[in-house]
Order: sequence, then structure tokens, then C-alpha cells
Amino acid sequence: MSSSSTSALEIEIFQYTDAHQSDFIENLKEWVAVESNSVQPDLRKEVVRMMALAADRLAALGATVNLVNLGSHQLPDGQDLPLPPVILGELGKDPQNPTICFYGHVDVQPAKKEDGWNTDPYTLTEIDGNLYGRGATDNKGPVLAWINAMETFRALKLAMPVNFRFVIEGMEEVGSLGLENLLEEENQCFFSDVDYFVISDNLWLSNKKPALTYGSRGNACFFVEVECGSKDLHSGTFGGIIHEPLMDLITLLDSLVDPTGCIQIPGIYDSVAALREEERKLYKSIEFDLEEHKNNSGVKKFIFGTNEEILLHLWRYPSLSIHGIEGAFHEPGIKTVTPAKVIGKFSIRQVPHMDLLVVKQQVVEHLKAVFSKRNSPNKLKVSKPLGSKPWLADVNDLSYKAARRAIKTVFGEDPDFIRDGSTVPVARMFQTITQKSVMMLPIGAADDGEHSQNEKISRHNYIKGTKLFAAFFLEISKLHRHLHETSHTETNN
Ligand SMILES: Cn1cncc1C[C@H](NC(=O)CCN)C(=O)O
Ligand SMILES: [Zn+2]
Ligand SMILES: [Zn+2]
Repeated sequence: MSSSSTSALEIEIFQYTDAHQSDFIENLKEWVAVESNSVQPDLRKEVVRMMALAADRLAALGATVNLVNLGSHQLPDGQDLPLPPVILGELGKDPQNPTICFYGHVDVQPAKKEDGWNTDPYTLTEIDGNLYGRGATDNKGPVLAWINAMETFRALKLAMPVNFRFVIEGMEEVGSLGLENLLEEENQCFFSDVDYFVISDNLWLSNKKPALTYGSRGNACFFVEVECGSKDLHSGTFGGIIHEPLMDLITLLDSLVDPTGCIQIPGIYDSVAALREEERKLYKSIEFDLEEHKNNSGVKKFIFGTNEEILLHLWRYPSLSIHGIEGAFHEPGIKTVTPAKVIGKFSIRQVPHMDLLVVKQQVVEHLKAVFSKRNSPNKLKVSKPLGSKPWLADVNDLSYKAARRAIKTVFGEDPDFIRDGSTVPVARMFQTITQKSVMMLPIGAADDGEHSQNEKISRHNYIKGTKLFAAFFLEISKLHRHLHETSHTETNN
């Protein structure tokens, strides 16, 4: 096997990358400046503009770019809103080369300076080696790092070692609306010659140590609605004589998880895959700094005190989170109202081998049972507006081997093999629909603050991420060609 020392070609590529850092950062600055917030309907036009910018950049590399129209979707108020197009791009059709499909998204979470940002979220600002801006790490930085890596090959007039395919979307932050249908439709067409999928839309486990991700949890989102009538009521006139919906709802929400984090829904843990001893050992060997993780979170104490328990509960077990209550008075000050209708929002992270339909049934039955004990005349409704399954990769896939080597070359150390507690629904979709290999190759650090105030990617990670992707192209190309030649010889014998 080849040594892990850096080749002359890699040195040339890395030197180019270093020399063009400011160009690459300028590209990111231009993308971050677009407020492509997919959550807020009035900013949808910015998402569409962002898709066009991304398409232009791919086209400038010589890629064939198709902006696929996904139609429209309905907002909660019944209004129809067009979905942004999805980019399907391709560059290269050399049958000797592996075909890598890269997925990324260029929509972002909402951000306002007043939320507590130290800098304007849409002006990429470098402070102490960190590039601050909404989307810097989630996911504009990694998408551009991949493009920068391709650009480097082009600028140096090097042959592309792989064939590229792209799926770039603009609705990831709201659940990748319409994407699954498109993947199914294109499975026999656009995706037919893809060998490996690569997603770079998650973070390392540590602030410093690179990682390769082989699993992510799914998520089942629930709405639980309690309604007493058509209008809000004065609590002085009706308080004390009615069954208040918010009281019902708070009881319902309170019944979901006990203070030790254990989900109280009967049967919910029944189908969770049993923990194997090798797996437990694997978790022990991961360099995970509990204190660092706590600092990143800003909280004082976690429910669990050991690395193993923390990782198990983030990756391996389901968890239930309560996100909010629609219709509850939440503004500052006093308002002596009794809301007529309130909707509790919570979600349950899914792990193998949980089944979304079974989970929904268990949730509904549990909530009904708790509600019935209150003898409330109010109307209870439970729905599951969104559900995605967990994803687990085979770490023996060639792409993992290639990525591991590339990480060793660029970062000088082996990556931690990690799972992710959050959900990248498209990973499981690619896997289920195409039956091809899917890998998550993060370049952002654990303290990047995805979805949070002061989101950043460090200059170091952005530039090394660019090098990593370039090195990955070379490694996967070598391994894939080698495998191809070997199997070819065997067939001939
Ligand atoms: C919108 N949604 C509802 N259920 C799950 C999600 C996706 C969301 N995904 C991420 O944050 C990606 C992290 N790299 C999450 O895990 O909450
Ligand atoms: Zn993302
Ligand atoms: Zn996100």
C-alpha cells in the first residue's frame, strides 16, 4: 500500500491552496452576504438568488448545471410558495474514474444581529483566525471548500481524478422539501453512474481533532394541539371555571421525559438495537473532551458524567426534546389571557431499529392516556408533520478508507470515527434510494456554533478542508482504479 507521506502532486495542490486563501475567503464572503434564510417566506427570493450564484460557480468550473424546479409548497396559513430549484450538476464522465456525488445546501438558519451576534451575520468577519457569519460552517463553507478543491485542479491544469456530480439544495433547514421525490425520479438517470456519495454538513466531535462520521440519528417531529374553543378568553372572567388548554398541554409535555432524560413513552426503547461490546470499546477509544463539550454548550452540567454515557445518549439512544408552544403568550410583560388553542412541539431522535410508524402510534397512545386522566372536555390532536430515519454507513466502504488517508495527509493524524446526534435526512435517502455508499466528511469544528449566534468556521478548517477534499479526490481515485483493475484481472483469469 502507498505510504502516507505527501506526494509531489499533493504538495503542489496544497501550495496553490495556501497561496489562494484570500480568494477562497472572498468567495465565502460573497456567499455569506446572501441572506438565504429558507425558514422565512419573505426571504425565499434570496434563497433563489443564492441557488443561481451556486449554479454560476459550478458552471464556471465547466460543469453542466441543471436547476430543477420542484414546484411549490403550502405555508401553514394556506398560502402557496414556490420552492427554490435544486441544482443537479455534473462534470466529467471518464469511465476509469470513480463518480462522486457531493451533497450540500446553501440555505441558512435565520440570524439577526440583535440575537446576540458580535458582528453582522451577513458580513463574513475574521477575528483571531475565525470567519464569522451565518452559513460559514452550515453549509456554505464546506460547499465552497469542495468547489475550491475542484478549482485548484483546474487552475493547475491537472486532470480531474474523479467525475463530479452535485446535489445542492436550498430547503435543508426546513426539512429538504421535495428532495426525496427528486432523488427517486433521478435514481435511474442522474444518479445511475454515481459510485460514492459525500456529504459535508456536520461537525467534528472535537474543536481540534478531525473526524469521519458513519451514522446520524433520524428525527420524528410532533405537534400536540389542545383547543377549548374558537377564541382566547379573559382569565378574570373565565379563569377557574374552565379547563385551560395550556394546563392540559403542560401536563402532556411534562409526561414525556423524566429528570434523568429517560423517555416515558411506553415501548419507545423496545426496538433500539442492542449495544455490542465492540461498540462500547470503540466509544472508549474516542478522544472526547467532556469539559470542552460543556464549554461549547455554555451549560454548567450535563445529565451524564462519563464520555461513554454522553456519546451513547447522543448517538445510540433516542432522545426527546421540547421545542416550543405555539399560541402561548411568550412576549415580555403581563397579559392576563387564557389562549384557546396551543400547540406543543417536540421531536424524538431516531436510532436503529426504531420504526417511525410504531413511534407515532406509541406517542399518540401515550398522550391520549395522559390526557384522558384529566377528564378535560378540550379537543386533543396529535400529528407528526416530519419524520426521517436514522442512517448508518459501512466504514469498510472505499470512501472511508480514502478519506482516512486524506485526513492523515492533511491533518497529520487519524480521524475519530464518530456518529452524529443530529439529523441529515438526505444521508439515509441517498442510501435507501440508490443503495450506494454514503459518507459524511465534516470539516467544521465542534465549536462552530451551527444554528447559533456567532456561527463561524476557522480559516484553518476552511483551508485545510479545501486541501482535504483535494487529497480525497486523489485517494479515492487511486483506490477505486486499483479495485477496478484487480476485479478486472480476476474476471479474466
Ligand atoms: C429540520 N429538522 C427536523 N428534524 C431534523 C431536522 C434536521 C436538522 N439538521 C441539522 O441540524 C443538520 C446538522 N448538521 C436537525 O438535526 O435538527
Ligand atoms: Zn446543514
Ligand atoms: Zn443547519
